[in-house]
Amino acid sequence: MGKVLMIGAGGVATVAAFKINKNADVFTDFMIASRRKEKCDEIVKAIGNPNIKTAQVDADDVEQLKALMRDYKPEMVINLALPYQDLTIMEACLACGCHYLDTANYEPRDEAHFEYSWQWAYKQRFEEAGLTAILGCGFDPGVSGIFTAYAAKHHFDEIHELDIVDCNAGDHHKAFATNFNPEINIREITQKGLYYKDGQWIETEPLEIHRTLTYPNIGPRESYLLHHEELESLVKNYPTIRQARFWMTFGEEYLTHLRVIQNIGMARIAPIDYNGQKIVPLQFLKAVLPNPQELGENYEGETSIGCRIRGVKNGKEQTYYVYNNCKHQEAYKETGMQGVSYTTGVPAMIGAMMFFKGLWRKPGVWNVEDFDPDPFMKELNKQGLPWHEVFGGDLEL
Ligand SMILES: NC(=O)c1ccc[n+]([C@@H]2O[C@H](COP(=O)([O-])OP(=O)(O)OC[C@H]3O[C@@H](n4cnc5c(N)ncnc54)[C@H](O)[C@@H]3O)[C@@H](O)[C@H]2O)c1
Ligand SMILES: N[C@@H](CCCCN[C@@H](CCC(=O)O)C(=O)O)C(=O)O
Repeated sequence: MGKVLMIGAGGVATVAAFKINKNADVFTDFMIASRRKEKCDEIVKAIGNPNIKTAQVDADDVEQLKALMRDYKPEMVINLALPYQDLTIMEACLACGCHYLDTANYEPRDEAHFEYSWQWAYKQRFEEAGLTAILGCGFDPGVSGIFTAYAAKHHFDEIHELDIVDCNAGDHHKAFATNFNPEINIREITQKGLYYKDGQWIETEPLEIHRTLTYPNIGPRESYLLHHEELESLVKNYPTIRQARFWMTFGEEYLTHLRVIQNIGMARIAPIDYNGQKIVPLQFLKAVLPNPQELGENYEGETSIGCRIRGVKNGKEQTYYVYNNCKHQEAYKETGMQGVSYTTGVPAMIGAMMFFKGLWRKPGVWNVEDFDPDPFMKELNKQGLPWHEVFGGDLEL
């Protein structure tokens, strides 16, 4: 039924590969391609299915991507490489008639800045080609948008306030490590904060606003307001929203390391000259930090990500909290990866499954909330990310 090419062979891609392999009734043919073929072969070995094909590709190079797509002829390309490659992969998909899905919006390498405009600009070309592009189908962005769409469809006539809350209460027993690509992660959390209020975007200093929020099965954790890309599409798609914010938990130890990294210039993304060689300090830092793919074995604890929503239903004020908790050890036992990779890779697979089942298929470039959330929500329960709801509770925000 479905021939899929996945690009990238990191932590998120490894989880998606395990899940694609488990859903072989939907994904009949599967190839993994990345910058290093050996990494793809390692995933195939870990899964133990020699029918999965592998290939080498530099996804910064449109011509190489086109050659691979013309040769393998996938129906859909799942982009689990880095946000830098979104546009080259979309270009190649258009040239080769392939549908497209990713989990993070495009970022230029030389500017730590993310917004959807670059990818939304492809809408007309995908429409004219009769191709579907699904943007931001990880957990956040991804499930956070689907939770919001589900709330809007079933529990609210109008959503007024949306708070996306992302807690990782796990302990990997390292002094400092990021849970996904360190370069992308540190660029994200060291940016200025941004939130939406009464039609305006309000900028804050990085991590300036914080609150103690209580997470189910975890307890209170300090949570910091960050800019996160799904806010941009959600306020556009749900115009009744008056306030939209994103919160992420950080421990004291983590923040101390982050402060030192920034103060000594290691978070810089502009190249410096070192002994006649150009190096980017943040890329060098990535090379010495623990590999997020190797954190799983000793990881304890769990993540909790959800949406806290305030609005009205049938003329009455309503609060609603929908969330998933994911245990790092359970993710590790199933896929060899920790919970942050798991919570991203599983939704990427489900998004592709929605496409191949014909449930999320329409020409153009779409965010996940543009599709029916119901079949996706059902699959979350079946594929390892069960969700829970609280009606009428104290949202703390
Ligand atoms: N939406 C979410 O909830 C969410 C959460 C975490 C991560 N993410 C996104 O998931 C993606 C993957 O994250 P990860 O932790 O697996 O990262 P990773 O660094 O472990 O893996 C990235 C993979 O892409 C490959 N790659 C990089 N540049 C390439 C190129 N030019 N050509 C071919 N392959 C290339 C790398 O070799 C690696 O295999 C990132 O885009 C990240 O932003 C999304
Ligand atoms: N889903 C998140 C994943 C990052 C989790 C961030 N929390 C930090 C906190 C670490 C700590 O306080 O020790 C983390 O890296 O897990 C995303 O979209 O970016």
